[in-house]
Amino acid sequence: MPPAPAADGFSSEMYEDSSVDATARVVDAGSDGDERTVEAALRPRRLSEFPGQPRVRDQLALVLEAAKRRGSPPDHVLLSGPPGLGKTTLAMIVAAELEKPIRVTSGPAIQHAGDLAAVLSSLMEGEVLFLDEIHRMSRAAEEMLYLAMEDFRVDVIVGKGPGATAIPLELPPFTVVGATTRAGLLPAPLRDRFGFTGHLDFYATHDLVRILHRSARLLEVDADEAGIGEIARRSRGTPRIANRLLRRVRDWAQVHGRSVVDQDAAHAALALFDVDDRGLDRLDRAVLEALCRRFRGGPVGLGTLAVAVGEEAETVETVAEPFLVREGFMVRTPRGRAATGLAWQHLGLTPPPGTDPMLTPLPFDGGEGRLGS
Ligand SMILES: Nc1ncnc2c1ncn2[C@@H]1O[C@H](COP(=O)(O)OP(=O)(O)OP(=O)(O)O)[C@@H](O)[C@H]1O
Repeated sequence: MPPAPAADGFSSEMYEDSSVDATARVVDAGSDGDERTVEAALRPRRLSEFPGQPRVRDQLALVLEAAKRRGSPPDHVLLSGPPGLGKTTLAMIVAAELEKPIRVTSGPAIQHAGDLAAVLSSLMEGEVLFLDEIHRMSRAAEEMLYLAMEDFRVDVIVGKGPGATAIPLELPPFTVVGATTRAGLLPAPLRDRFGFTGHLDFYATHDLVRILHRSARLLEVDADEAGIGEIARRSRGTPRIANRLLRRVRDWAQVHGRSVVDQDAAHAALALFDVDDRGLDRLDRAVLEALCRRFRGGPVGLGTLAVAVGEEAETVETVAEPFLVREGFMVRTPRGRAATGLAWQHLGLTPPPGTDPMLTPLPFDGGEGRLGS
């Protein structure tokens, strides 16, 4: 197994990906070790191995191919979408396709313009700079980034107060890949510096099936079609969750002396881990329960809802809400979040009389086709 990249987004480091063997196997199938190491080993390494997100994949393939033919770095790339859909994976793939090294850092790690200047001034020509959680950078760093992205230049400030001088420093051309779960928080001038923006959407069940088959092979887990299908349907359209559930079902099968991850094993393990038949987890259900039981279906403000479930508003907004809205359990109204008829139905509750007739149950087609593009 090649050394697993430590680059999962929270420190500034080099990740030479192009030499990584795409068939890398996770040898220790019996234990997860560090979950992030396992996650990294399961990442596809090339666009051609990346299932799902067909539009973003095709658009990115074109942008990268054109840049390679011109022999110059591509436009800066912004990737947005809920957690676990493959933004980091695609950033690594951009570098691998360009056969360039990637430097990984994140918004929270760049609180001062000087932090960013240090990273920028050490970039090599054509290098990919991956900025995860780019919406969490400080304003001063954002301003430095605009200039660097547009003019490949940073102004290094020497001295303090009235005597301070800005010394311009030329940078070699490079490509920023920014990732965000909250594209709406990016100031327009920063958003405009990205020549290509890809929005990642939840995956269709059949794409998750492909991802799970590949992960099972890499983890050396024997899994049948029904077992994989069950896990895929309950993975909230999210590869990270699919891979995690596969590992939990594998654990269950191993402990219960089953040699194959089948539908039985999937049912038992997912029940144990509180993943219901629509893939809703504890937080999703807590949000719906609070909406229906405490706020009579809403609408209720995000902050109030978050307090009711004991979570940060950002967690509710970026982790639970996109899936619940996408699947028709919840709607966002100008007056706050509201439960739909489907939410009441799913919890086995009856909506109070007078509930907005617009919030009637949506048809459910069994999970296939409601997700993904
Ligand atoms: N298209 C895909 N095919 C196969 N596996 C995938 C795919 N997308 C994501 N994964 C798997 O899901 C895990 C999470 O993906 P990744 O870290 O790229 O998501 P992310 O969008 O960057 O999440 P976050 O916003 O939390 O940083 C990866 O380790 C990878 O194993």
